[in-house]
Amino acid sequence: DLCAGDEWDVIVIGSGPAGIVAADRMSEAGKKTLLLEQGGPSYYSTGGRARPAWLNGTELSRVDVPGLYTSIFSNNEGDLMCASDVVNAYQACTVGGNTAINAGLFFQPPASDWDWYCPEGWKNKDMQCAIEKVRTKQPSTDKPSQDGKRYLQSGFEAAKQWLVDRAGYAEVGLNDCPSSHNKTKVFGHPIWNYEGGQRSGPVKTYLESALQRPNFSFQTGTKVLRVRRDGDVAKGVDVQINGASNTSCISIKEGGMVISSAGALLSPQLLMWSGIGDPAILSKLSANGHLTVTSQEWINNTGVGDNVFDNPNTFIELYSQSISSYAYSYSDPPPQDAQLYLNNRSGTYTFGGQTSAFWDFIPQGDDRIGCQGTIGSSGFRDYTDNGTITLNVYGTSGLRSFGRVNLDDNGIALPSSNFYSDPRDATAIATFIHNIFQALPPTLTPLNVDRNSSVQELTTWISTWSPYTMGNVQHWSSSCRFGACVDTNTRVLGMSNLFVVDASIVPPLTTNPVMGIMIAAERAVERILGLGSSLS
Ligand SMILES: Cc1cc2nc3c(=O)[nH]c(=O)nc-3n(C[C@H](O)[C@H](O)[C@H](O)COP(=O)(O)OP(=O)(O)OC[C@H]3O[C@@H](n4cnc5c(N)ncnc54)[C@H](O)[C@@H]3O)c2cc1C
Repeated sequence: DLCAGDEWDVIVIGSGPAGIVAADRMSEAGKKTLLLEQGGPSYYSTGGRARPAWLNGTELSRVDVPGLYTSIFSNNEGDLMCASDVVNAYQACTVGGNTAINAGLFFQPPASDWDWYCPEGWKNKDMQCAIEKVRTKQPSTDKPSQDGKRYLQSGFEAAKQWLVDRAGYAEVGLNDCPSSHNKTKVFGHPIWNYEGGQRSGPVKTYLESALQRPNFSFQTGTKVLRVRRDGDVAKGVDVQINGASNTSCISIKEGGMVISSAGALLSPQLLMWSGIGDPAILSKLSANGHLTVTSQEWINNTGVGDNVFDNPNTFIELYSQSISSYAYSYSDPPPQDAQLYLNNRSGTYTFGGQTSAFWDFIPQGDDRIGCQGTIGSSGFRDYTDNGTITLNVYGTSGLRSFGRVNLDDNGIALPSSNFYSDPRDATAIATFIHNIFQALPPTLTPLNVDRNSSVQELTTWISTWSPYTMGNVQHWSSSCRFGACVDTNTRVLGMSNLFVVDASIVPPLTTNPVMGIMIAAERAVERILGLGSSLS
């Protein structure tokens, strides 16, 4: 029953953005650090070779080319997505986690996200160092094309005329000061964590620096089944390597630690499989034969998996004669666009298709609800004629409808989102849409909803399921919250040396989550290192 092999100071589970940041900083601090990832390669630099033929002969995999973002929804060449026996949601299981397949949108959360929704030690003033570290280490750009031109701007111009000229939004650099601190009525070009016309992100920055260090090791194809523990002390992890049926164990040193960075769905699952969670769920898991620890050894932590959040999404299809739509192709891009990309890292394939983004807050009593709009380059479903673009409207910070990370009979995470279970959420988002519709120019026509709809009609529309409404965007977060599941050092309640550092600990953010998750991971490492030797 003993764990064999190397003894580590820190084992980090999961190479998503949070796990990579945590592992890099832990190794930088001199800790002997092991990063484990269940998936395989993604970017070309990690060994990823899946790609369409037009990339043959280059040092690019499909992951490196930003314009191939939308093709992930129709084509899983390279097995980047998690299999259905891993998680019941659309998530990536590969080096980089979801940052290897996402759109790369990289927006700094406003100061209010920390000040309003985070505990002491995590307020905006406390986050400044962490923010600066991420901004310094992770490049980003609002002008991804290497020829310095902006592409697909007809949709941007139409949106600007609408939102800036008519609705009173300020056109800003969205991560500049002060718009990085306050996302009230701001509009601008999207910002992505791309570099040199290619996808960047933590795999290209933090992971690269970690890999330079002799005290860091990275192992892919290694799935952690459970954290091994003796009471409240984590001792190591049980792993399954490359799908083999036998398991082995990797141990940590006395005084070492385990950090779960498996993401907002899989960190709760992993904790539950380790006998930490709501006793009702653990009983079911045990009855189905998935628990190796007896009920006497369970740790009662009802915050595990509770109050998970995803942004409710609404697609509004908009048409204008002045707009040229653009749909991306995986295997067959227009030849001139492929050439522009291959020869100059320029043109439409240097970005994921978003042409603008904007935010506002809708007041509700003492609180306020963040709302985001992101405009893409083409129509969707029944509305794909030229001239059509899609506006994604998300509800963000301050929303009050949460779900739960449940486990199915196989013990696999099955999240519920419970959109609009608090009716104020739907009212806020409908008000946001109503406000901007008041300023719609006659030249821009919503196709799937009446521009003259009342707030009540919009509320009903967004909260009735259709292919355009009640959508998940897979920005899962908030499933292991401060105070309920972890303490303010991100340590699992009831454990001495087990931490959760990923989207699970982050509250619903005003912005797309990755930049906020990386900032939170930086802050978490500062807090964990601050604990010194008081771990065990
Ligand atoms: C289609 C899509 C588009 C998105 N677009 C954007 C965007 O443009 N901008 C943005 O900010 N956000 C976007 N997101 C969301 C964002 O990518 C995620 O919120 C973020 O990556 C979560 O980070 P994380 O570190 O919590 O974990 P994840 O990125 O989920 O990574 C977790 C990693 O842990 C591994 N893992 C899990 N369990 C185990 C285990 N037991 N053993 C070993 N390894 C394990 C997984 O395989 C995975 O690689 C998008 C998400 C999706 C799905």
